[in-house]
Amino acid sequence: MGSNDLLVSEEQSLLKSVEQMSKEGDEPPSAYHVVEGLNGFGSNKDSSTQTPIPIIDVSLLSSEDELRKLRSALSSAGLFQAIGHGMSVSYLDKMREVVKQFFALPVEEKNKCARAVNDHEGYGCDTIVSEKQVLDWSYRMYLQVSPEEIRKLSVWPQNPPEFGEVLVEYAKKVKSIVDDLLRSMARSLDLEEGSFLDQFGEKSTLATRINFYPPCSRPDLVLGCKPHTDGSGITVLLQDKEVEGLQVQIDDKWVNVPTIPDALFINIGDQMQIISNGVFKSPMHRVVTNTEKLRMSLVVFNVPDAENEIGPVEGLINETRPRLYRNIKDYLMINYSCYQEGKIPLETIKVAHNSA
Ligand SMILES: O=C(O)CCC(=O)C(=O)O
Ligand SMILES: [Fe+2]
Repeated sequence: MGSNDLLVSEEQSLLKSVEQMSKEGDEPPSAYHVVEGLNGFGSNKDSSTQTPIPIIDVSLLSSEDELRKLRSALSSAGLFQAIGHGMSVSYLDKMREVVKQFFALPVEEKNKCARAVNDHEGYGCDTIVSEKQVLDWSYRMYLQVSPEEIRKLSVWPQNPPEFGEVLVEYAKKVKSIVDDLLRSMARSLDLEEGSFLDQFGEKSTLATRINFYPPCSRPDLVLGCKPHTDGSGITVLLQDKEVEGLQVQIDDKWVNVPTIPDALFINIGDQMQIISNGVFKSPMHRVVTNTEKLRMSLVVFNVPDAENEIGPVEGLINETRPRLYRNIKDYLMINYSCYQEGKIPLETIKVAHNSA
């Protein structure tokens, strides 16, 4: 804990924490002001609530109708709200509650789980990699949950005492939903059931990110989370029960994602876009801030085993749809270095085709 404290104070001397600024009603410093067209990642277009977000009952995916809906949702917007997933509202409420208990602890207590300056895992704000970076108005907890041997237990909360156990159990349930979904996704494209799941592998990882977005005095200038696509295979998001904030880009417009208390919001990540040869889309999304209410979200990323080579499945490569991406390993590493260099990671692994 001693050395973590040192690292925390090093970063905080550069920056007053978002939590502190929010509490004191500070005007966000310019490092938090969004720049149009950041990293080539879209701009601040008007939000629109006109476009409905597809809702899919995942317990019905053995029916052709629901399967068609799934294929259509994932190959257009790349996302949907999942109901019928088997987790009750009271269970989801319990998850939200446990997570909130940790975040409600005093800063000194949370900082016992602080991430090291050059590490992603643990509690804290954005990792600062460049002076030009625009910072997110959030604080969060990032933990690798599975496989068990990759857990960095030194940054796992001891308080509330059940935190770890509850998070692991939740991640397991999410994985079983994702596995079923990956099978259905393959079937929806007339592929062998295991076509996608096999690329994730037995040792696919589950990482969780718990985001807290405190009230912000300038929602017009500051985002809770900058526009990005996920580097995962599949992302499963449990939203705040009341406070909205997530927006997804559909047909070049930002669309609000409503909160549905018993739904999980599921989106395609870049790696699934690669594996599906671009058939399924990894959507751009962001989180807006508000002046009144704190918002939380609990995200589970399911990521193919970094040792597995992943690439477009053969059945989705043909004359009209040539191979879009080359095979790669450890996409998260590529994603991270592109982020530092301001490049779009998917662009860097595209296969060039001569149109001659
Ligand atoms: O908080 C949210 O709703 C989205 C968070 C997110 O996109 C992420 O953590 O990757
Ligand atoms: Fe995301």
